[in-house]
Amino acid sequence: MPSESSPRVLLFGAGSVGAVYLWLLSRVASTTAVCRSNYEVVKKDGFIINSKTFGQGIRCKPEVVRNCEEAVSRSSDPYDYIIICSKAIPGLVPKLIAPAVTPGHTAIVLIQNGIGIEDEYAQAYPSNPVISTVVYLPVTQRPAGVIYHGEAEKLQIGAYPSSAPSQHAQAFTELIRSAGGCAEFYDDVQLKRWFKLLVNASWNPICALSLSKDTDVLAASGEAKDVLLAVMLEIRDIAAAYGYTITREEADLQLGRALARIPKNAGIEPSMLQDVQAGRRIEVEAIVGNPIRMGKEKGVACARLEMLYVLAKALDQHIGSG
Ligand SMILES: NC(=O)C1=CN([C@@H]2O[C@H](COP(=O)(O)OP(=O)(O)OC[C@H]3O[C@@H](n4cnc5c(N)ncnc54)[C@H](OP(=O)(O)O)[C@@H]3O)[C@@H](O)[C@H]2O)C=CC1
Ligand SMILES: CC(C)(CO)C(=O)C(=O)O
Repeated sequence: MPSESSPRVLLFGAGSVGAVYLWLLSRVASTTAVCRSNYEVVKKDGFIINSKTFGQGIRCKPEVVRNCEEAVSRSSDPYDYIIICSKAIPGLVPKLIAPAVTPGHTAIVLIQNGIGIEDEYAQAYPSNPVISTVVYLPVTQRPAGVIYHGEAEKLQIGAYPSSAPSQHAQAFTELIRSAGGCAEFYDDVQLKRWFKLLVNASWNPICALSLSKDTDVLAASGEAKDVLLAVMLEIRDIAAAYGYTITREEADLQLGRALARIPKNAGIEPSMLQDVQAGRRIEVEAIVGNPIRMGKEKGVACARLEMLYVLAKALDQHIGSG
């Protein structure tokens, strides 16, 4: 149970990933959640988490606020951590969290997919630690407040930039472990980001554009498997240009995970597909645009990723204009 001296944690982005970490952290920290569309439901009944990992029907009734201004109005004590679990859409969140970020104190933790997403926080808050994390957590929220979580839960954690002092990232790793979560600390977590991007830059836009689960994409045509692998290898090549080595075998392994699920009919709906289905903007820049721009800077060919970017960007604009 958290005590007076427990860390104070504010969650920004209380969606499916955020709800699971909010519940875990509520065991060891004083937690508050900024909720938007699910505010009324979560304030009244809290979250219900049905998890293949942690158990069914878990109830989590957090302190709920509408925004960061309201969060700080409740106490003059600073937040030790602000955890960002909104979608990684650039340009918005650093300003919105400003009231809750105490200069030189609050650690900003990003639990989000993508590459090149940390810099806007480091620029906006140069005296605050930025903690970058890669998350493996297949999870959905349907309807509001009800979370379904599958079989994996892992956070890979490091300081941003990797040359920054690491004590805050190490302390956050310990905090997640003490809450019962799986957390790994890395001196340079960017390699892990690139490795996860193999999956996200390929599967997320392809499933979102085809409105299909990953296994359905693979089963639909003989060409799909090779195309998916080719997209992953473009990400591998861009990562290599930045000094991060991912082997061909590792790319095969990532693709193999989806192939192995075909006979079990256990397809995954990546978060970008869920976003399109719910009419939400998609993380096209964090997941596809940023790696392409980084690839171009180093002269790496990425024609398949460019095609996905053009299509996913147009889809995102279409959703945004609706
Ligand atoms: N879902 C998954 O299986 C996985 C997701 N990820 C990554 O984790 C991150 C979080 O994803 P996920 O949990 O699925 O996302 P969700 O869309 O489920 O949750 C995002 C939450 O952020 C809230 N939010 C966004 N903008 C604001 C704002 N201005 N003020 C207040 N709240 C806001 C949304 O509120 P509202 O409902 O009002 O829009 C929503 O509750 C993403 O980077 C994703 O790629 C990584 C691994 C797996
Ligand atoms: C890999 C996957 C599908 C689940 O962890 C994911 O990262 C996402 O849905 O964006």
